[in-house]
Amino acid sequence: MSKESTSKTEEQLQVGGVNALKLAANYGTPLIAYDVGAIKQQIQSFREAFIRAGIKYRIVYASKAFSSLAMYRLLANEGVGCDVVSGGELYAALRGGISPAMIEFHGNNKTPAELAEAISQGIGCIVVDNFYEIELLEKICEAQQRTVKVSLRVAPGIEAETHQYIATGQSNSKFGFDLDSGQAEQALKQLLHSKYLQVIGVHCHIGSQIFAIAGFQMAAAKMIDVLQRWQEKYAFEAQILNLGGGFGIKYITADQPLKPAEFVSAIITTVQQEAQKKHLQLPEIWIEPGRSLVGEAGTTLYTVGSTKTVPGICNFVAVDGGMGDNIRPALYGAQYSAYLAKNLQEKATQVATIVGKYCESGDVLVKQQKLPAVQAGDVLAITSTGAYGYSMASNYNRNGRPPVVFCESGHDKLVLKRETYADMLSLEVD
Ligand SMILES: Cc1ncc(COP(=O)(O)O)c(C=O)c1O
Ligand SMILES: N[C@@H](CCCC[NH3+])C(=O)O
Repeated sequence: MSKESTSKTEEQLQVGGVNALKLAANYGTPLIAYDVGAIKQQIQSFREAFIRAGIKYRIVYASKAFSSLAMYRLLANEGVGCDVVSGGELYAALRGGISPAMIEFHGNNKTPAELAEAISQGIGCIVVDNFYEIELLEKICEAQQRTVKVSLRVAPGIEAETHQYIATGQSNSKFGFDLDSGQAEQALKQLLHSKYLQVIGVHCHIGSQIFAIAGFQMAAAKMIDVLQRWQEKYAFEAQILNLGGGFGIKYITADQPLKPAEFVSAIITTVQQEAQKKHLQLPEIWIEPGRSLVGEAGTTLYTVGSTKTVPGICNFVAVDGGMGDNIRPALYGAQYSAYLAKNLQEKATQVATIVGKYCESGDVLVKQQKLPAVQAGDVLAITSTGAYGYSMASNYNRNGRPPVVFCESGHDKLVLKRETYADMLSLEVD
């Protein structure tokens, strides 16, 4: 359990200083509660690492981890930018008050309409992913008679130690221009000749939920090397080196991730040393954390319903949510920890598998965890659900998506309403 986002000092679970039982009673369950102070603390800790190193930087939050108007407003107030990967995220980010100049647009198949909208809104940077997109951008800019800043997404040929579905740095990734085969260089040449596309830098992102620092350092060293070569060969002076996100967080006790500042400090050291060796003027360093800003800050509260014991085999505890609000266990075999909100000190008396209410046997939130005796009506909390939970939620089985509350200094505020039956029918054509 994250110390920052939930408090264990009290007997009953607190989120951002608000009692979890009170939240469950006021808003119903399932409910996702964020500790806003914990998000701000993570941002600050990234910031301090850069400030200590004395280099120019930008923190760009990866919206896909959790996006809501309240979240974008928080980022805007903190002076943090964001990356978007769809027209929908772009629309929400702008509505949430993020200045267009602070937005980056990612994706391996951005549509012409999405790109046209981004350009007309004066987006800060488009991270160009493939040759088709270069052509599209040229046409759109010509039609709008505007120029746009772009950076070049490179697949640096690095296999990150993570689940294969969320590794993105290897040469056979669907994202970005492969570095080792020379495709990235070919793309750069094209961009340098463009009338409308102003290439401001390069980008790489090797994957997500990564604990090992070595992959980040290898990627950083490779990027510095390529910048130095491209500077010599093409007089290309990158203003920005974007090293992506991917910093792993703690879901279960066995997870021992570095702190954000430790990740960033180690990467910065590599970047500085490599740049010095190669006599390269260090560009501004951008990072794109998603999970590490919001993951541990989020806790999902559920109410226990049925329980089932198969003698000698297993104990099931069923809750009122499941794979609709958290697809990660089913999709990646992701592990989480559950707590009995009314008494964190109560002794475990059983090993239970916490399942959801969806019509799928794979709808398992936590497998085989020690748990106190629970009964119908108890509130169970699953921690570290702040990233890729709500943002990947569905209304499968016509269960509505849960509401989201922001909690800070003992106060709670509803930021996303529960999806109602009527909401779920709102797109139907009768
Ligand atoms: C391009 C890009 N940047 C940033 C992120 C954020 O990653 P994370 O949430 O692991 O920090 C992702 C997601 O993996 C991504 O694809
Ligand atoms: N959705 C993934 C991470 C996002 C990957 C985006 N490139 C997860 O829950 O871990």
